[in-house]
Amino acid sequence: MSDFIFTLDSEPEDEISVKEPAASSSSKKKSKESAQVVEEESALLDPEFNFDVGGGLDLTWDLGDEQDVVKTGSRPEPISVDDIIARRKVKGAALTQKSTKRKRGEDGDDLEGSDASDSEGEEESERGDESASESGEEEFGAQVESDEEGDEEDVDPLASSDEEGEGAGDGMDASEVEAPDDGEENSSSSDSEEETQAQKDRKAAFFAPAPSDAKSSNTTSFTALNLSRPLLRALTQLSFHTPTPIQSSTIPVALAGHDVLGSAVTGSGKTAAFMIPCLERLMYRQRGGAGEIRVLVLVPTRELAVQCAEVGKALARFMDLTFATIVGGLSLKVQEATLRARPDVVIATPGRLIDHLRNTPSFSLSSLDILILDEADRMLSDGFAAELGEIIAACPKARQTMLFSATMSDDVDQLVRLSMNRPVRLFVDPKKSLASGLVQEFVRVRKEEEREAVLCVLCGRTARRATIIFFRSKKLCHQMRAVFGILGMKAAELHGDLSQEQRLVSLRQFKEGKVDYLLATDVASRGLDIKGIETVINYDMPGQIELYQHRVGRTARAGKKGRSISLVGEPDRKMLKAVIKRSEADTVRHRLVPTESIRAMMEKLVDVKVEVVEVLKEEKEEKLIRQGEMEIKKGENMIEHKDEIFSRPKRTWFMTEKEKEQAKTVSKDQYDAGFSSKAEKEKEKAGPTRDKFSGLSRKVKRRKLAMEADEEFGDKGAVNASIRSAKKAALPKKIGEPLAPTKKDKKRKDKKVVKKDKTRVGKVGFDSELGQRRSGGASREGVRAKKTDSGILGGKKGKGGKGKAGGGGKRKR
Ligand SMILES: Nc1ncnc2c1ncn2[C@@H]1O[C@H](COP(=O)(O)OP(=O)(O)OP(=O)(O)O)[C@@H](O)[C@H]1O
Repeated sequence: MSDFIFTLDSEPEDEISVKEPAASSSSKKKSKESAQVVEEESALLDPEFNFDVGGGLDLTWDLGDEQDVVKTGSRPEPISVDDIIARRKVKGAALTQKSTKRKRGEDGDDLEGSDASDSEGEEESERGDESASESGEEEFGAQVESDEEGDEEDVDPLASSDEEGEGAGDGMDASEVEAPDDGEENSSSSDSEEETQAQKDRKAAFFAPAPSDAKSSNTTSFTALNLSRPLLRALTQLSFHTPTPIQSSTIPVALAGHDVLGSAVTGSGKTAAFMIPCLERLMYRQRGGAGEIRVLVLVPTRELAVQCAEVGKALARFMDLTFATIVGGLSLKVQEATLRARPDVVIATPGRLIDHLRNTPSFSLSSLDILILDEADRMLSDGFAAELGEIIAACPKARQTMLFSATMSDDVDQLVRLSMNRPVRLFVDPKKSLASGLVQEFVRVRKEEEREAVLCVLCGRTARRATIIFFRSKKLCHQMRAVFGILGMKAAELHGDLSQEQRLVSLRQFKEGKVDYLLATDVASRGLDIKGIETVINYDMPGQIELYQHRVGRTARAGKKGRSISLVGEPDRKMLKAVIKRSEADTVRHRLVPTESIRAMMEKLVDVKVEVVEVLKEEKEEKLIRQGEMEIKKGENMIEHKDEIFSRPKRTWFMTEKEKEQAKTVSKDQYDAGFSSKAEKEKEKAGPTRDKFSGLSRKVKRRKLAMEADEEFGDKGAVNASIRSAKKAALPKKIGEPLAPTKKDKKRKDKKVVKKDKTRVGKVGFDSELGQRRSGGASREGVRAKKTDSGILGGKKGKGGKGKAGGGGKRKR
């Protein structure tokens, strides 16, 4: 792994060790250089913007009024893994207690004594049991402690190497870290230069140049952006004093009604950048009469929709605007009622929005003024293509469209289907792909079987709180959640197998610090803005660099510091290289995890895994029971409310369950393809899918089939074989000439010949020339031609022959 970075980490393990990345003169120079190469229209945007770090919006992740309407009917009551673990511990404790008693009884203690000793013993054993029952927690706690202590002691070899590392560190930093050297910079810039002139022209025709006011990044206050008082008040309350570069560039352009394609690093305030101009424009909407839906914000995940709505509501707190969050997993009925009241702003995920477009009478998007796609590159991806197409078709053509993402591409092909009207491209420092406050650490995983242990050691020693851990699959995420539970680490999970209520509860628990870890799949990788996240751990490297940017972008937001730790195994090399290429050298570290700690943890995990299997088994059984109960309840409801249920108008679905399942498989495959695809590997292992007869001639194939049949039927096969050979013998012998054709056949043949010749007439000159050139006179073509020619030239039969004879003759010449 020679391409690994050997920047040794010398930060203490037991405190959050994210220090401000040293703003070395080289990095400053680099960022200045990169500022010079930004696109012309965004050249004046200030990439070095400093946030008012104290400010910001504290999201509650509260469903508010919607909480009681969370759909619970379609899924059984959630089961908590923690409850199962706790229950098993109690059970285990009781069993230990019983066996102790039995043992004592067997030992034949006298009653009194035994009583006394029992009670004592009970207390003791209780204590013992307690410690046994909490052994997971305590042990792990102790392990952490000892790890820490060990750390301090162990530090010696490590620290010395760290020290050495540090000693050499600065020098090493420069020499060993694969910093994007000039060559690479050039190559990456030449990548963009590789754009053909035609592509450049296309872009020039598609995008409008940014108006001059969009370029002024030196807007130091929102007041200078001509916003109305209620908005300014809200901004002040949120402690948003200075607009971020993406905000100061977007707001004037969006207020002027232009379409916008915006991009800036994660955590740079893009939500407010599109929300502020929308709200400002809504201030001047026509009042009175029934309201209209004016703004639609489309986002890829439900959590993001809830978050976006919270930002919108916070900014509009002094305005009389109404919002609706339309996402799956929440009550359809309540959403229908909300939509009937025609809210000003709808924030939705595509699937549920389409459901309402189809099934909620009186809901339409015909009055829409502004359409926004947040995380637009994701929304434009194949997974959402069909849904997006249907939504765009339902929106009026004369609308304003705005697209935002930290990983936005300006690929015109992707954008044309949105029928945007000469959008303005506002990219803040496109060369910078990660937040400046982010330190990226990489841990080498030497053997795959160590991965879990490495994670647990890291969480015990280094990342002890406010940590998001990303996994590539829901199953793995859930399994590790159980491991964390057994080890006594407080964790919540967030992935698609949970109900919407569970997902939001997990987020709230994490945000409120009730749990230290949020174990998540990529459903949490985009857009989520949770204050105070200190560490993001990539249990496995994501398949695409964009996904990496979004994942690690959950920390170091709004000018704050943060750290990412990625576990890198052999297959992740390529991704690691790509990440390093895009990073500034002084933000990259190689973290060492002591081998002894990993080994100890691996031993511990052997027992833990046995317990995990039991816990998951119990969970599954409980799930089945609850599912059964729910089905019974459903059946009862059907009987009781049959008339009402069948009188409801039939809903139409954008996708049937089967289609949904298919789409899910497609996106899963696409997602997996990003990783070193498991499916591909399996396919490779399986080898090419060849029929056992493929490549054989028909004759051989028939013979093989016959032999197989013979084998199968034994003697009967031999009889069949003789029948077959008898039949074959009875066939008329081939004499090289076709049998004398019937009258009908002749007519048909003549017609065919005429037809064939007709098609050739036009090509005659060319064909003959080609034929002559190829054959030099007496050609193969001549041989073939003889048959037809005899029909045509010889004028054996058919009137048409005469007419065509000239053509044929011509060809022969
Ligand atoms: N002008 C501002 N001043 C101070 N803080 C701000 C300002 N604008 C936004 N913020 C804060 O910055 C944080 C990040 O904002 P936001 O979630 O909009 O980022 P983003 O660019 O959309 O990130 P992502 O690409 O991850 O979706 C939020 O906590 C928000 O409250």
